[in-house]
Amino acid sequence: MTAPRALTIAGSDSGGGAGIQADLKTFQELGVFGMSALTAVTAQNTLGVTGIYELESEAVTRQLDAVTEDIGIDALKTGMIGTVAIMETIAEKVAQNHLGPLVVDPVMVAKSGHSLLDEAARNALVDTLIPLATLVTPNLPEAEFLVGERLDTETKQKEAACRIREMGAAAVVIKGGHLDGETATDLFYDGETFLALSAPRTQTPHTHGTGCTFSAAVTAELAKGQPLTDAVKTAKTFITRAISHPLKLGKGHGPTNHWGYRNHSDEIRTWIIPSS
Ligand SMILES: Nc1ncnc2c1ncn2[C@@H]1O[C@H](COP(=O)(O)OP(=O)(O)O)[C@@H](O)[C@H]1O
Ligand SMILES: Cc1ncc(COP(=O)(O)OP(=O)(O)O)c(N)n1
Repeated sequence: MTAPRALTIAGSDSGGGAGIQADLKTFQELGVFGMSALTAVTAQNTLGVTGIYELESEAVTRQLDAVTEDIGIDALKTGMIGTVAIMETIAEKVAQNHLGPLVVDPVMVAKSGHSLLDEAARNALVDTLIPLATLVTPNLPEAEFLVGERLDTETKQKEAACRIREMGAAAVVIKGGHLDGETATDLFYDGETFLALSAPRTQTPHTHGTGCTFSAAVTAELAKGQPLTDAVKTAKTFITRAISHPLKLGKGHGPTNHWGYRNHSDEIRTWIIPSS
């Protein structure tokens, strides 16, 4: 028996809701063998981040070599990458070993408001990892940072999706979790089709790790060989069920429920926005 293999390159969240922990739980739930290359250790819970300890880039190189040389990788994702040195190391290894498909989640700030990478690393994303990405998954503030303007209309979001593709990514999803309204709608663009991934918005404080979980679910489906649009739709269903059946852990912004996908069967509405 064999299994699809997925790698997450990300930071550790001691609270278990985001980062490496969220990614590995998601891989497991979607039937994929999960591997990890740690970039940083965070002391974190549902109330916030109390410490960040970056690893040496050499430690990341060794982890990537260990996994690549022996087990192999069917798909991989990046999450929190705090320093330019680590970002450059990852980009070099991905290019050198032709690793992919690659999902880049350009993690910048935790929902608790703590910055998870320095200013130089934010800027380096555009030169290093985004050009290698099969899919980039910024939330709205991250997309605004990448294009350098407010994205307060659908037209501006579509223009931003085009510009992020022009940075070298094959496709982009601008996630709409930070917007208000009855639905949580994400905008997908692959250079041909705009797809609006829409689901009922759950009124809950327990949304810690939603972005990590979504990008990990896309990665898991890509590891199984699913086409990108199918992978993104499954990921939307996965995260919607994980949010809508909360575990209610901790005193602040609790984690999502990774068992939600297999334990519930809620329908998720998706529709296509015609490209203009
Ligand atoms: N309250 C919510 N109800 C339903 N879906 C949500 C909610 N909050 C976020 N999502 C969805 O979770 C995914 C992650 O989005 P987002 O929270 O914007 O990412 P991040 O964690 O990177 O800030 C997206 O598919 C988004 O639409
Ligand atoms: C270690 C670590 N990595 C990433 C994040 C951010 O995760 P995200 O899914 O964007 O969720 P929120 O933090 O925004 O709830 C993190 N917090 N820690």
